[in-house]
Amino acid sequence: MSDDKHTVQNMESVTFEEIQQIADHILAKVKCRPKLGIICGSGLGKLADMVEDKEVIPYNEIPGFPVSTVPGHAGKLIFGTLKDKSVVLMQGRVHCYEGYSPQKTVLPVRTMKLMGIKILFVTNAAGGINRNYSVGDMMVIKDHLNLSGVNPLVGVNDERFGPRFPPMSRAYDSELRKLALGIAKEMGFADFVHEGVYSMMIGPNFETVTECRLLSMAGVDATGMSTIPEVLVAKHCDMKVFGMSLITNKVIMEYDQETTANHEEVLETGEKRSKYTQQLIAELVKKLVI
Ligand SMILES: O=P(O)(O)O[C@@H]1C[C@H](O)[C@@H](CO)O1
Ligand code: HPA
Repeated sequence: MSDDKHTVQNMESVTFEEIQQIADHILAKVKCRPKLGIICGSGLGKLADMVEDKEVIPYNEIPGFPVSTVPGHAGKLIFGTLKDKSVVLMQGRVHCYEGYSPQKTVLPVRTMKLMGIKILFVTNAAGGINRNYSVGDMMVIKDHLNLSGVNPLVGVNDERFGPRFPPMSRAYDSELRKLALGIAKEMGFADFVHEGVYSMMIGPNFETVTECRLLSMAGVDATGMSTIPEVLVAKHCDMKVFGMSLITNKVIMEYDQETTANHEEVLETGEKRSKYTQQLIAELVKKLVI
């Protein structure tokens, strides 16, 4: 009886062996052997322009790899050198709201782990809940609130990835956060780089006014529709994590407000402000000890 339940619950899960196969397939195609992985959120994929000696694999050429379906997510795996460090960059991610199971959504992160990645940078576009944040600001993530209703760690646990009950109280590495905030100061970005709490709802709709007010009361500074599943599995398999949000819009906090959140504004802000995110990430990579 309980076996049947497990089968149903894990129908869309992906085994360690399947992920190993995907990792081996990718490594057979590239020369680069990075220890740092970077996931680029909505409109943040231009970081790829700074990568040298690129080796590019589109997601749809990797058997079993989930393919991005959302504008602003190119869907390419980019290996190369950033500030003299070997990196693999995901130019675009997939989200649970696209219809992928939580386990499939995080397959790229587990694939990175089996390719030898030790440190993961996650970036995203997010709506500003904190009223002191302006559109175009950046936020170093210090913690998260998972309101998505999904967790890729649900199901049979494979100890080869990590333990059944991983702690999540220090998910976002404190040294990397300090380093990033110090770099922001040095670069003259201090006025628009904050440190705060990110939350995720599953989407794809933008939040209601009441939801945003609740997030504000809960101490959330910025909200989005991604990142948390990736961080959960990255920590589960013992990666160091650094997270950064670009505040692409202010969330709607007033019931009678006529303007609404929209993906076009998210991409437009990405277009205008992602250069600062790129510069900060590049400087952080430069100073990173791997
Ligand atoms: O992939 P991220 O989290 O950067 O994308 C955000 C959340 C939605 O996918 C989209 C909404 O505009 O941007
Ligand atoms: N809400 C959720 N996700 C987002 C937002 C938002 O306001 N902006 C960018 N991604």
